[in-house]
Amino acid sequence: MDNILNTIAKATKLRVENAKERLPLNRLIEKIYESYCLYDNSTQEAFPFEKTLKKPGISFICEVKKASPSKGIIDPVYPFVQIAKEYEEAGADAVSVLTEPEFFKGENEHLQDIRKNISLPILRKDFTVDEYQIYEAKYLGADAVLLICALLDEEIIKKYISICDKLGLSALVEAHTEEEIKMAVRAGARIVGVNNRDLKTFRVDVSNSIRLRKLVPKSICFVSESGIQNHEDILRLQDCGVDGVLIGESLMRSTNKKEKLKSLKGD
Ligand SMILES: O=P(O)(O)OC[C@@H](O)[C@@H](O)c1c[nH]c2ccccc12
Repeated sequence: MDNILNTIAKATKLRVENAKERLPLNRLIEKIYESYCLYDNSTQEAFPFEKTLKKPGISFICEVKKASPSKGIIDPVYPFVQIAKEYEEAGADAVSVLTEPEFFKGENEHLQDIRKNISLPILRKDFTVDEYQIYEAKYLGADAVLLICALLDEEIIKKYISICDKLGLSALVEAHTEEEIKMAVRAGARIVGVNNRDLKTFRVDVSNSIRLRKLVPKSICFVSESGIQNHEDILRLQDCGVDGVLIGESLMRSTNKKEKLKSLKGD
């Protein structure tokens, strides 16, 4: 039980309890109603994140991330708004923003600021352990949240997806093993992400998504996450029918993100 994922989950629970004390869920919901006219599921504006993944070809989800538990600080300067704008200009299809403060050095305000400056769909990268975080994501302006199977059980995932549906948010349900994939599918996930990084050991292996792709019906969007370095990786993933890729570090470490995205796409 004593792996990094559980350590982060524990810290997150504490953080959420504090957030609830400052702003209880009922008040957070009121604030969402004040700033949004909540989506009717039939309107076209809802779920832009999954719409982007359904487009033909691979969608590129580019991640804005200052640090990670496996790599430490990746970008000490971290001009997060500028990075997100650069991704948009470079032709990204969606942006992922880390908001976890302790291990990834993110902030909720990073997402809010980025939202004001780009029009691409935004995935809020946090460790969802409480439904409060889903409402928080909506309030911050996100279009999608991350649900990590290793932290949740099937019934909870189902419940969280229904909250997402109500809010017009997409849920990227992250799995790492065959068992977790089956659980995500049973829970009704419309987007399944396979993390090529084992969050318990940090080992990265892109063939993990290739192996698990076959277990997910084609009607469900499939995203390959982590450790994607170059166009060869993309070609391998394209061959097995991946709908989207989530790329962080290799873009974050490039001084010219536009060129890096171009080369990843093979343009
Ligand atoms: O930086 P990378 O190796 O390209 O990975 C990006 C993204 O997949 C990774 O940050 C990630 C995938 N799943 C997560 C869950 C929590 C935090 C982070 C992640």
